[in-house]
Amino acid sequence: MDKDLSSLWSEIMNKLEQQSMASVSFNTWYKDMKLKEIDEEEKIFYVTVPIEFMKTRLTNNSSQLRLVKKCIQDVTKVDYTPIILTEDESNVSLKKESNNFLPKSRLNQKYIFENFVVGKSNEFAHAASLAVAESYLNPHEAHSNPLFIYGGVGLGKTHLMQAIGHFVQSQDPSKKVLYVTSEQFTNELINSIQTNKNEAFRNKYRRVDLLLIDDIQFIADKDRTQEEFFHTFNELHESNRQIVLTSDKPPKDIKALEERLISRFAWGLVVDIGPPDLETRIAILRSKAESEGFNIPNNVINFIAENVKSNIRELEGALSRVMAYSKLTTSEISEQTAAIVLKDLYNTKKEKVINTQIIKEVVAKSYKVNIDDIDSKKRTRSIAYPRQIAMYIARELTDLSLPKIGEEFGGRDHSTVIHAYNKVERDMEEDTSLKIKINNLMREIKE
Ligand SMILES: Nc1ncnc2c1ncn2[C@@H]1O[C@H](COP(=O)(O)OP(=O)(O)OP(=O)(O)O)[C@@H](O)[C@H]1O
Repeated sequence: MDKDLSSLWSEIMNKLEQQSMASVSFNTWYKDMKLKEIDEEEKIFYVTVPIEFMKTRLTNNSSQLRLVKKCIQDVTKVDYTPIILTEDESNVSLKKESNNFLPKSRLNQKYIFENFVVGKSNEFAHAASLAVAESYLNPHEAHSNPLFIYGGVGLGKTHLMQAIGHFVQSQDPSKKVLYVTSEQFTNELINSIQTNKNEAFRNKYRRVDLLLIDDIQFIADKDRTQEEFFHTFNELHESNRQIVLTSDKPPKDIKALEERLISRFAWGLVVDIGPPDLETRIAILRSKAESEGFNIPNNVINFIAENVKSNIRELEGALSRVMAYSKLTTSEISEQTAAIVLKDLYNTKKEKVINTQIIKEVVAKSYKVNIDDIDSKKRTRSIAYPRQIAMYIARELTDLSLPKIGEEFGGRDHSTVIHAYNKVERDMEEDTSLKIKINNLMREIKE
């Protein structure tokens, strides 16, 4: 890569790092991306990743791909489309082959009901989606319209929404199914206005049988898009065609969304998806590992599921990293290797339970006093001060209430604990060496 391209790419990567939701997601998904080539004619950024899993994840994840596109756009001020390839694929002539890499359908082939693991957090959303898909195909059955699925990042909203699309399409291929993100909807609308093709835009959206719009919350604040969507919605709804929407929050909580849209979104069925519990996380990991043809020991699956709790995308990311590591290093997958791979990304160390006994031991040893003296009634400074420090640390490092701390330090009153805490805090502000000493004690207690 010439120097200009390489500095351009580092600028884009810096942006990505700043804008990723968490350093975890940057390290997992974006860090290893490299710019291969820019096609100025087609306005394409060819980006490579080391392994197939990463390509599949990035290509199929609309919000991740959107973020890459946005960062490219922020830096270059040009509306390039990123295309993700594995390094092997990128070694063939890109221009000639490029069409093969463009997505043929807007539905991700993996987002089907069969691949969706049902647990407590998503069973209602799953049942509602399946019911909508089935009842929509049956002209005699009433179907909830629209179906509105909401929930936090990476919990399976897009997957369920597209599963409805696949189901309908596979049962009745004559049905026109359209999946778009609300951003694509907005961009197409803007383009159609600029090029005087508003009629074509309307025809496209108002002719579909099943309209799936992802992340509808992004149309809030955009008056023209809301207006256009309102008419599209009405037309489809009146002619009994199905609409499915997803969002990160329920309709009434989407700020700057017009009241008439809020009320329409709630006409049908509003369902939420929550974070998966441990059993569901384990089941999802098993199913993903199986589908990738990996045999992963149960203790490793449990280890990942216990440490990655935030969402399913992160869970998949963690699993992909572990699988990639074992593939690249041809090493066995064990709990130890999983811990090494995930160490920097997740706080995989088990939290130590801190109690007042440990605190007293460490403080007494450091101040060379007898541990029993800490609880005693003795008031000489050489004993009273370490006691106050121990109470300060107890308040900092445990969840115990003030009365409970008093009780554990020789049955003292809670006001004595507050006094000790305030005094030590003040002293630490004035005396840096004391502050360092107490911080070191706390570190020792936590280890
Ligand atoms: N219950 C599940 N079973 C199997 N895979 C799941 C499940 N839920 C989510 N996933 C997977 O987790 C990943 C993230 O899901 P998805 O993209 O649908 O989340 P989302 O809620 O739409 O996130 P965002 O709000 O960021 O768009 C996908 O790869 C999806 O296949």
